[in-house]
Amino acid sequence: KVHPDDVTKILNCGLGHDLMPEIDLFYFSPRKVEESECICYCLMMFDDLGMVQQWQLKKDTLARFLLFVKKGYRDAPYHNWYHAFSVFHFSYLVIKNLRLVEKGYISSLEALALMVSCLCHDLDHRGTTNSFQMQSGTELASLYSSEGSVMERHHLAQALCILNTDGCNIFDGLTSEQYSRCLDLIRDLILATDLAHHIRLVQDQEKMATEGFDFSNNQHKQLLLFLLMTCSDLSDQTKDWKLSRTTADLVYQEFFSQGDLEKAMGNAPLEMMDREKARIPDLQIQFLSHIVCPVFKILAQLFPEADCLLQSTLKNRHCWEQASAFFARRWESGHSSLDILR
Ligand SMILES: COc1ccc(Cl)c(-c2nnc3c(C)nc4ccc(C(=O)NCC(C)C)cc4n23)c1
Ligand SMILES: [Mg+2]
Ligand SMILES: [Zn+2]
Repeated sequence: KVHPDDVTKILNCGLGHDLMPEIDLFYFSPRKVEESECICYCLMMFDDLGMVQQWQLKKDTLARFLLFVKKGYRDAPYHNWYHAFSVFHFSYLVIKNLRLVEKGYISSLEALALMVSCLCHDLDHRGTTNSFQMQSGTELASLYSSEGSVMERHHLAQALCILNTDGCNIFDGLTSEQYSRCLDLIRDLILATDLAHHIRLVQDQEKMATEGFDFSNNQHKQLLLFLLMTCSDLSDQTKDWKLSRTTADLVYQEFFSQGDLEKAMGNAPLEMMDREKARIPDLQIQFLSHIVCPVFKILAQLFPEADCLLQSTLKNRHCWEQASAFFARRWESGHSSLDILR
């Protein structure tokens, strides 16, 4: 599936190529990077954080691994390679800008596992939810439904499969102890991207932020790693309004397609999946209020330099409130299309 000359092409762009200016700033949108250059940027971000050197990552192995990961994503409207690349880029941003390793919040092995987990966290996503897998009895549900987090277990399985592919084991420079620690981390971090898992933990994360991070408390260190995964997964909401709105559009394309499927199967979809009933601005105000802003509030409490991220999510919520008020007026007068947001 990946040809040797694909690998050499990547290596020619190599690490010497300097990063796009501003790629290490919070407001940079990774979706601006040309698709053909993404993998090269992944290589450079690993190198920029000193990981290639520290973990003896072989460039051709890393290039081959990245090509397999990129090919491992389907072209779903939202859950595609660009989502994975964006989530990866955000993990690079927080590691670099919050100086997480230098300040001792996470180890350099945890930083490596975090970035690799972000890249792999939605591998082979079909644009449908865990509950859709269970309700329609997909093959993934039959494989994983007994343990829950059906999609996340599949993403993890896909990641391990790539790591076990010839010439793709980027961790072969690690000691066996580091290797097993790294795989345990990747397992926990990918499973932590199930929002249901996050919702179970968020109160503990809030408590950790108000009490203050305890560097000797391993539970705090684990809660922080999970928080960083969720922040990365939601990072489009920390960018400008245009990107945040476009992302919502793509997410609802997936949700509404699932809703259409559920109707065709005779199951009533959730309102947020039903293109006849969903009111996107109101749904986004709820999603930002209940999930996104609280997560970046916790991050900003732990890292004051991350306050700009919280402010962006609050600004995007405000934009949805404006949109909602506008639509309320239009709905009253009988219009109902989103095209004003174009
Ligand atoms: C962090 O993990 C995930 C997993 C899957 C998705 Cl799609 C997202 C995600 N990424 N961007 C969005 C946007 C813009 N809107 C969303 C609206 C609702 C939901 C949702 O899952 N609601 C039900 C739940 C709260 C019980 C997710 C949304 N979302 C994040
Ligand atoms: Mg996911
Ligand atoms: Zn994701």
